[in-house]
Amino acid sequence: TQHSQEEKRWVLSDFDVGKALGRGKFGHVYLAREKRSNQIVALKVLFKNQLKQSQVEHQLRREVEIQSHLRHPNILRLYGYFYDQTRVYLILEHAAKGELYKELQRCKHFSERRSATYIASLARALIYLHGKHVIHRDIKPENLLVGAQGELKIADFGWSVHTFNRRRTMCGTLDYLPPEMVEKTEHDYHVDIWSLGILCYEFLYGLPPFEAKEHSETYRRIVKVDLKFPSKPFVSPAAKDLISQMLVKNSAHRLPLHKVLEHPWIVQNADPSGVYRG
Ligand SMILES: COCCOc1ccc2cc1OCC(=O)N(C)CCCNCc1c[nH]c3ncnc(c13)N2
Repeated sequence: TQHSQEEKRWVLSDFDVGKALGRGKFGHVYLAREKRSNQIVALKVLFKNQLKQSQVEHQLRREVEIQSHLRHPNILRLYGYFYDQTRVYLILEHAAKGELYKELQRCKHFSERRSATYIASLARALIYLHGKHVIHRDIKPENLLVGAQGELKIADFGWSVHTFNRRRTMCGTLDYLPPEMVEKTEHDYHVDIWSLGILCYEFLYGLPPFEAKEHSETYRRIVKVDLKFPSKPFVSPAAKDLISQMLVKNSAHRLPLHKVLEHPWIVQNADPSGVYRG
């Protein structure tokens, strides 16, 4: 009988592998074409021994399991996976315009319309994820990709709180950690509203709000919510109001995601199509 797409056993020879799209902590990502359908995909190759060393195999399996059931225009699709003797391969949707953080570095900071359009897309993706009881998206710019039409795609698979992105967070940037995670108290889906506020600030100013030379100083600024708005570049009071309602220490008092979508700054600036056309 004809197996459905999901049950297909993929092998590397099903693909023509092209140029490298980038290299992450656990492996490289390549452009590839599935030979039978000519479909263009991204192929992320992870080395088994590296996964073993970092004790992340079971987490990867769980995250791939979650990710393969998600369908949302702003979440990078996982079509399937396979493995051989030494590597695990993830078959992913290709985001033709690549990594958002490179674009942010190039532009220094985004316009209010571009920022609001991206924040609205992410709020909708997070509402979808929370609806599926999936939280703690590590939604910093490094994990965001841009599709062919300029639409945002969350690429990182750190869906649950015990993902390796948490380890990455512990040894990566602390800027996105909310107070309850810095203080190691319980945390829930409100962490994503905090991270969305950090991201909104970074889109508009080009830097995260609590950045500091020393980790200890960043921690202090986060738990104190030491939020300051520079005078340059000019950012509208409405944008500052939204950020101030998301970066609230008490997680229960952070603006709920559906209220983010109704905020005047989003309503007046976000492109309804969710695509920033420049
Ligand atoms: C456990 O792993 C879970 C899957 O994580 C990823 C899936 C897809 C990714 C990147 C992923 O993790 C981050 C990573 O490997 N880098 C930062 C290096 C490559 C950067 N991407 C470049 C890129 C450009 N056009 C793309 N279209 C689709 N996916 C891409 C890219 N990258």
